Amino acid sequence: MEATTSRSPITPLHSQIKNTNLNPFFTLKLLKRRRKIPLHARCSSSSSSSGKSNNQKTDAIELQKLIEDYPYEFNSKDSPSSLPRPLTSAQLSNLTSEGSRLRVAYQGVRGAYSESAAEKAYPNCEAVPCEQFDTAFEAVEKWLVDRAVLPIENSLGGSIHRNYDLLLRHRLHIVGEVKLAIRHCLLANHGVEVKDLNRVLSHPQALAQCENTLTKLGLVREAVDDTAGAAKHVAFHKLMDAGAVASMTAAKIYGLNILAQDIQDDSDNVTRFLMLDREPIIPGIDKPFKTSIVFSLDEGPGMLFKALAVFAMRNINLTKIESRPLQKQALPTPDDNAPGFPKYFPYLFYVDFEASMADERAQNALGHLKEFATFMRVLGSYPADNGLP
Ligand SMILES: O=C(O)C(=O)C[C@]1(C(=O)O)C=C[C@@H](O)C=C1
Repeated sequence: MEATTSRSPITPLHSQIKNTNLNPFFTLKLLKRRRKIPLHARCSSSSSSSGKSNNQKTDAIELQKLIEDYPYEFNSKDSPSSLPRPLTSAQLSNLTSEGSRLRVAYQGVRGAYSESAAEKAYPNCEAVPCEQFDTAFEAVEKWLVDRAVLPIENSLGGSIHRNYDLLLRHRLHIVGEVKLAIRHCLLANHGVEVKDLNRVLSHPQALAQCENTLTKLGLVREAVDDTAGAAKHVAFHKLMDAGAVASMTAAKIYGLNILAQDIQDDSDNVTRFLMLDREPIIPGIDKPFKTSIVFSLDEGPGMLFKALAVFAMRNINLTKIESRPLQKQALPTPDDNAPGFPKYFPYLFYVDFEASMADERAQNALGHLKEFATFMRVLGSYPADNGLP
C-alpha cells in the first residue's frame, strides 16, 4: 500500500481555507495548481518587502496563467482580451481523468496514524495533511478534497470528543469506518538514550495510551497536535533531552532512532476512524451496515431508557453510545432556532447501531424515536469494518 500511495507535496491545509469562497469547479483546479506552488512559500515571498517588484511580476504571471488555463472563471473586468469561453469537452474529460484519484484529508503531518488510516480506507488515494480537525471538515465542504478520514474513538483512550462535536456542527456524512492497530514507539535523535530523556512529546491520545510506560520512565508529557508532528519537532530541533511517541513510519520519515517499540498500555490498541463525504451513500443490506445518529431528549425519568428501548425491542444491537454536553458552538448554525431543537436539555446522545437504514427495523426504530426525541439527525449509514485492524 505504501508504494502505491503518494503524498501531497503541499504544506498542511490550515484555517486560511475559511477565506476560500470559490466555486467548487474553480477550487478543484486551483488546488491542482497549488500542488506545484506551496501555499506557504507563496504567502511568505509576497509579504517580504525586498524583491517586491519581482513578486508583483510573479503574481502577474500567475494571474495571466490562471486566466489562460481557466478562462471561464474570469469576466471581462479580469481579462481585457476576452469574454468567458465555454468549457470544451477536452477540458472536461481532462478534469475527470485527473480528478479520478481521490484526495483525502487527514489531521496531522506525514507519518501520522491518520495518514495510514486514510490510505487504508482509500488505497491509492492522495492523502492531504490538515493542521486541525476543523480544517479537514472544511476542506471537504469547500471541495478542496473529496473525503476526510478522522479518528473518533480509541480502545484505550476512549472517544475523540472534538470530532463528535464537529460532526454535529458540519454537514458531512459518515460513509465508512476503518479500524487501525496503533503501535506506538518511543523515538529520539541518534545518540540519545532513554536515560537522557526528561520529556516526551506527542498527541494527547497517544500520551494517554502509553500512560504506564511513560510513568515508569518518569518523563514529563508535552502535548502537541499529532504524533508525527512530535517526531518532526524532535528531529528538526535536534532535541537531545526529549523523545516523541509516534509510529515506526514517522521514525523513518524524520530519521529518528526507535528506543522502544509497542509502548502502548495494551497490545490491542485500536483506533476507529470515520470516512466523511459531502454526500451520503445509498445504504444496502448486502453486507453488515452500521448507522450513526445523534439525538436529544426532554428531561425526565427514564427518557434515555425509553430511547434505547426502540432498538432493543427490534433486536438491534448498539455498538456505541456517547453523551456530549450541549455546546452552543457545536450546533449547526442554520438549525439553531429550528423548532424542536434542544433548548433546555443539556446533553446530546450519539448512538451507533448495527443495522442499515435500508433495513425496515432501523426505519421503524428511528420513526419511533422521532416521536419523542426533541432533535434527531442521521449522521450516516455505512458498511461496518469488521475486519482485523
Ligand atoms: O497523532 C496522530 O498520529 C493521529 O493520527 C491522531 C490520533 C488520535 O487523534 O487519536 C490517531 C490515532 C491514535 O489514537 C493517536 C492519535
